[in-house]
Amino acid sequence: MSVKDQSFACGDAGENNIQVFVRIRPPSGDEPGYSRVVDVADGGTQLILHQEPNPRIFAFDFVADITSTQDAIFNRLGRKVIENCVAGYNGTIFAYGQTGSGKTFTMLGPNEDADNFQHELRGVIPRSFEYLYQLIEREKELHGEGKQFLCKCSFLEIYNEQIFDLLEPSPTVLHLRESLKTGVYVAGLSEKVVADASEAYEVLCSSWMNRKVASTSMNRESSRSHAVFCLQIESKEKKGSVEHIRTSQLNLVDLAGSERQKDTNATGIRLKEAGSINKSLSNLGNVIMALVTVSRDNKKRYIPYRDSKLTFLLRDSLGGNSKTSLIACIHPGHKCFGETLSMLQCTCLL
Ligand SMILES: Nc1ncnc2c1ncn2[C@@H]1O[C@H](COP(=O)(O)OP(=O)(O)OP(=O)(O)O)[C@@H](O)[C@H]1O
Repeated sequence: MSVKDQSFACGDAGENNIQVFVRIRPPSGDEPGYSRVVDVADGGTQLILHQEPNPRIFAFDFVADITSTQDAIFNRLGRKVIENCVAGYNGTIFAYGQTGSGKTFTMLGPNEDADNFQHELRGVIPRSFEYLYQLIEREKELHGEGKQFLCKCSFLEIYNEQIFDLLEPSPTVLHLRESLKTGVYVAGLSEKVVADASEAYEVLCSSWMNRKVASTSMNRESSRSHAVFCLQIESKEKKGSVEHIRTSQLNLVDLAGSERQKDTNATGIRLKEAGSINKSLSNLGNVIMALVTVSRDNKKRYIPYRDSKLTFLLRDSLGGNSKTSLIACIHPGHKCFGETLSMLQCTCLL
């Protein structure tokens, strides 16, 4: 993405390994006095935020307006990441935004029902599964018995900087470990082998329900945690007598809502949640910004992965040959102006 002459430009890591998108959700239709404060310009690469005396203009890799379809969003956000994963490199897709801005709609779809898998409104995650297994089938057809794939998934949430298993839910806090062989991993996290896209989707849906149940029983809002679904893709290819094994990881992340503390009047446990979310989101921003700088300037730089559980967990999936897509979801209405401005400013630091 080229940096243009307006106030802010976002995204891009030179070779497009990090891409930043914005999606404007439609208003809900029952919002009294609704007035729209954002517009898309320049063929979808600029977002205009209307304010007095002058509008502010932000540039992104792509801005999807309210009429954008789920299919179009996946094509922009997901295709390259999935193709890269099948080629043996890691990939991560994040959805970011305030509560109700459309993160879950974008990632999962309008509901977390397993029947949604074939629904035209299904989101980035089911579409990623479909495309991934489609590419795997294509590879298998090309190489016959000579190439085999094994996919395993895990699903966890990070709440107040504590990691919980969502596949086999329990109140036990899990810990991050590091090994020379496998890099960063979560000790004791369960995994399931998933043979095809619909199986992966079924696992996701049942675990998503676990997330809701766990949040109710432990008095925490599910939207106040980061949900990280990981698919590990292992391919074995025989070339003569030598077997080549490649492993890559696809991370699909529904980030916790980014509410500004002063807008929520939060106290007690909710204030602690908000502080923890803000810290980890700002750390994610710092990591991505550092990676963009490294890639652009081709210089070594300290990357603060260890400053939060989320970035340390994803350390081996961000940077290098990995592909990362981040989609910032926003509401178009004037009531969300403050939140939208703060989101755009944060995202534009990336
Ligand atoms: N692009 C869209 N088109 C149609 N409806 C949408 C869209 N985006 C969001 N919605 C609807 O808006 C509501 C809130 O969206 P959603 O639950 O995805 O927000 P969220 O950001 O995930 O919120 P939370 O942080 O609370 O989980 C839902 O009813 C969803 O179906």
